[in-house]
Amino acid sequence: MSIHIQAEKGEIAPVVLLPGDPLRAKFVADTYLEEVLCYNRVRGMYGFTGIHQGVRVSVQGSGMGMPSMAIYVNELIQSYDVRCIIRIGSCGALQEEVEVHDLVFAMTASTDSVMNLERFPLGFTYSPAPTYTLLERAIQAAREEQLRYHVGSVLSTDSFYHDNSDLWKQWARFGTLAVEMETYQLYTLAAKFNIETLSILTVSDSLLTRKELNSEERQIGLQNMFDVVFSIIRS
Ligand SMILES: Nc1nc(Cl)c2ncn([C@@H]3O[C@H](CO)[C@@H](O)[C@H]3O)c2n1
Repeated sequence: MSIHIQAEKGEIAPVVLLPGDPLRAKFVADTYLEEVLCYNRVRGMYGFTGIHQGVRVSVQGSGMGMPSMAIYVNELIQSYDVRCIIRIGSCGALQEEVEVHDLVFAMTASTDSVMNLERFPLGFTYSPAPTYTLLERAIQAAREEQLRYHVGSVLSTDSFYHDNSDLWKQWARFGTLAVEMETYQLYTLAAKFNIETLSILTVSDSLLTRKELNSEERQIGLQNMFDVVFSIIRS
């Protein structure tokens, strides 16, 4: 047991898929896993372990934002010996060529969060990166399935609502593909504990066109992301 996860040691697989939404974790478990064990219900942040085509994998909600996600990532790694965490999330497009329904594989992340200031003093900007082999396998899967995907940097922000609604334009000017709220800290913690990681994101909205997926479209639109992540799991 850890403070926020009620699982017994051994109930969580070495590979964990991490959506922000715990109901998406339930959807993934119901749809892709067999012999499913629900190992966590604390605070409604469901966690499940099951078998996908012979491979044991877990899927766990992280909540929205880096503080919440960091609680679960720290406990998954330190209390349950998790060795690979793949974020399966959503993001908002910041570039014209990044369209709703597309996939984004985060090659790095920028942030406006102060969480890393206790690790790296002001002026020391840490640039986190995913595990190259996972990124390579995600790109290969997307190419094989002829999916629209983009590889580049994302912005992990602490705020969904900003007073300055044009703030994102500066990040876009420097090539940031999309905005979300977890990747920067996930990659930092994966590097700290030397585990594998990757963020695979579905574009759910665009800050340029203001187009956004409704909740039903989000569910359907996530299929491509699930296809890619389970292709990685099987490989
Ligand atoms: N700031 C922000 N902005 C936009 Cl346009 C987003 N589109 C999806 N997300 C993700 O979805 C949740 C917010 O709806 C967060 O977990 C975040 O990672 C977004 N987060």
